[in-house]
Amino acid sequence: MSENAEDKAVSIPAQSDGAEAKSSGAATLTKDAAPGETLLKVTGLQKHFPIRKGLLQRQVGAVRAVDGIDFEVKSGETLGVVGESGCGKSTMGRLITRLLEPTAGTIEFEGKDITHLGVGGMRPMRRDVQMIFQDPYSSLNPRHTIGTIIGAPFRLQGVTPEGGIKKEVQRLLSVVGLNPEHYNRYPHEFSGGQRQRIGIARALALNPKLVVADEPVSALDVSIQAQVVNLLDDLQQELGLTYVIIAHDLSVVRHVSDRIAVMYLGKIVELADRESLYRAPMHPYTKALMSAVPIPDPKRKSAKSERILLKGDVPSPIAPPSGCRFHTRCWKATEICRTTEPQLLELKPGQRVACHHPENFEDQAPQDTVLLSDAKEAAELVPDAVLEESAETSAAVAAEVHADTAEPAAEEPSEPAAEEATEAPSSEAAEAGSEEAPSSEAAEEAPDAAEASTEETAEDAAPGASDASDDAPESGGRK
Ligand SMILES: Nc1ncnc2c1ncn2[C@@H]1O[C@H](COP(=O)(O)OP(=O)(O)OP(=O)(O)O)[C@@H](O)[C@H]1O
Repeated sequence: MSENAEDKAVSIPAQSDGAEAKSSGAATLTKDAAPGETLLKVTGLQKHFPIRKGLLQRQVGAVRAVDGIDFEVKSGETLGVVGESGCGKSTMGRLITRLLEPTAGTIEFEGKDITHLGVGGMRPMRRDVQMIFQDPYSSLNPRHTIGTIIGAPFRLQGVTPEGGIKKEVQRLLSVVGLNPEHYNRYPHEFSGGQRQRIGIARALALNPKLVVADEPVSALDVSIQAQVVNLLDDLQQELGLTYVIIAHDLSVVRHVSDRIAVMYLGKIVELADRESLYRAPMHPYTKALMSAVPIPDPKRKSAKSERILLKGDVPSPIAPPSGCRFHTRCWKATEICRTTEPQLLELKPGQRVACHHPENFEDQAPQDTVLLSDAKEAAELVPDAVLEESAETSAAVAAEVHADTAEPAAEEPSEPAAEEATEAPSSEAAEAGSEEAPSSEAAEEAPDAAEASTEETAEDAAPGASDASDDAPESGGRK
């Protein structure tokens, strides 16, 4: 994490608050976690989305998006969560922010069980837990000014900041590096990076303790990614925030995370502090993810055997493979992997892994030596050309993330509209649109969650991907 936060005049004053008084009878959090204490504890967390068919809408199966995960987040730390698309990262993020109702398991925030709190019970807690969404194009309502968007949390919570909402919104704009005079402008007048700053300002409005950022920079150009990551980093240091940052690969989270959880098909397969994970990844899947985004390190560059490209897609979470879920794509898989699910065990201090045949550690099932027939076909070496391209991106982010020379956002280079438009894949826009309006199944199953989502975010969310695609900035440059 960068150390240049001291220069920045970032501070959020205590709020004068009417919300807690109003919500008598609702859960009120009184205990503040000191740095290093457990802020969030998740145990056996599951989310199974029902699959219904026929006129009677009978349940015929379930998408096991999150299928029994345990982890803790300590106050003041950044937990990175990585894994390929579809492995349940976003669902996990929405569960811990209680935008979705869990199927099983518990979520404790500051020692309080919040697993099944309803909308009323969650209201005071919503101040403490905020989410930053992936797509800055569709997560802001194009019909609202940014003043309205960033001020919405105050109105929803009935909070009146000192000096009024407008003054506080303008202060938040300058905190995230935007011009406070742009209070009355609309989202389409801003570039992607600027819009993500608006999303961050909205998330910070109520002075949260935990911020869950779901792929906060993946829709942005690489150079802008580093600026937004730096901003999150500086804000964390100034405001003592705790982050859960979700990403599909390690290129961004590895620079900002204290610990990293690697997810595969609804499970955490490895959870370790950053240093241990990079020095000696233990799960073959972690190793594959790391080699997909090579570290610009000459020692590793020459090690061809480290360059692993997994074949095939993540299997369906409707019917995940037996035993170890990764066994169908693992080059080390043996019979025990097919039949017996490995538990997430702390094999080294601070490093938990769920694998029978871990890397960089003694074999947990040494008697089982015969590879499954698919194992030899499971992965291949990555051609050097692909690696080089990937290393360039990775190096560019690395160079900027740690550069103390991070320019103030007002100097952020222009982002041409055309470039911006191509950076936001339509599927992401569609997802972000549906984010605020979960599928009818999900909404049916978790009315509280759907309502909560609506309450907090839909007001300022674009109705869908089509709106987002209309949002090409009129002028890509900063206003
Ligand atoms: N509302 C829903 N109804 C049914 N299935 C869902 C719903 N939301 C997510 N899923 C499914 O759950 C699985 C996990 O999805 P999730 O979005 O959490 O994964 P992810 O790792 O965040 O992937 P991505 O990076 O693509 O968002 C996927 O198979 C997805 O199709």
